[in-house]
Amino acid sequence: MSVNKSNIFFIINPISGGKKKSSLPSLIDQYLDKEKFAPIYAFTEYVGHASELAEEAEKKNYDIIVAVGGDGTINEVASKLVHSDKILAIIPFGSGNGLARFLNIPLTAQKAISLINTGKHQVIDTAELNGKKFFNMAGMGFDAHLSSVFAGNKKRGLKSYVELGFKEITTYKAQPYRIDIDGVKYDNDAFAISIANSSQYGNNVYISPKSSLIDGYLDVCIIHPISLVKLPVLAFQMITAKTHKSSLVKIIRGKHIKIERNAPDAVHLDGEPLQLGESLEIKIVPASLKILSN
Ligand SMILES: Nc1ncnc2c1ncn2[C@@H]1O[C@H](COP(=O)(O)OP(=O)(O)OP(=O)(O)O)[C@@H](O)[C@H]1O
Repeated sequence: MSVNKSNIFFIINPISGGKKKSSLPSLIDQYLDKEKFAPIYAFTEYVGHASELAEEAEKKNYDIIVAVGGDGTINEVASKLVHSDKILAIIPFGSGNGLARFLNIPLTAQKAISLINTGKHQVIDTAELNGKKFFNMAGMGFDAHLSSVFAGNKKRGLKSYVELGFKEITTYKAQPYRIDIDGVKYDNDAFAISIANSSQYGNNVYISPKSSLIDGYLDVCIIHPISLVKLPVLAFQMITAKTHKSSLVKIIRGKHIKIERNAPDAVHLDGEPLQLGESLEIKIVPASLKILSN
């Protein structure tokens, strides 16, 4: 490793977003400022590998660790960098790229690499659900169900995600939840509950338009049970970033959230599905991750 230059480690998910990345090291070679940076690359080979690579890299002499992929890859890498002095950078290559879009990181690899050259970064809040970290969005109900079904789907990418969404939405039933947000109780049937750190799921689909990564709060977005005919209205409100004014969604800000469900079920953390029990506990971890942003 170089002593004069910043050491930078690229962790590349070769399957995220359904896009090939074999030429990425040569693109990085071309656009990264080699006067400032000494790059090293690794391609992930399985689920969880990005997390292992990041854990090793965190202990070494790297200044910046780059997640190349979508929100799932970022989650694996960032989980090992919370409260670290290392800076996380992102080259967005996911299906949705929620966190990268929120941070205004360019979606073209060449421009995202050029942003790394500037070294501009900030310290953002992170969050935990039953002790597992998330950075952009966690959720339960329909969005967790969809992530769970999508994970078993052979095809990646936005098109297959949307196709699957249309198929699943016709049969999904709202669930009852008992919710406690900073000591205030709410009993609600919900189609889905999203816990927002940033404002969007990805693809500029906004569930919580007013969310901030630096306010020390999460936004609990309760999507009320909804009829199929009202779904286009909700979809329009999400695309136009108006859900905070919607009668179809209730958004409550909080730091410590407890949710009880009737049975174990799926949740998602940054779009990656996971089966958990009835009781969920979610906390904000303020100002805990250094991240490169625009
Ligand atoms: N070599 C690999 N083979 C199979 N899966 C992998 C490999 N490397 C990483 N993964 C897994 O790929 C999954 C998807 O990654 P990621 O979320 O970054 O992309 P995406 O789902 O296309 O994008 P987004 O989350 O933005 O919608 C992650 O769960 C990650 O652990």
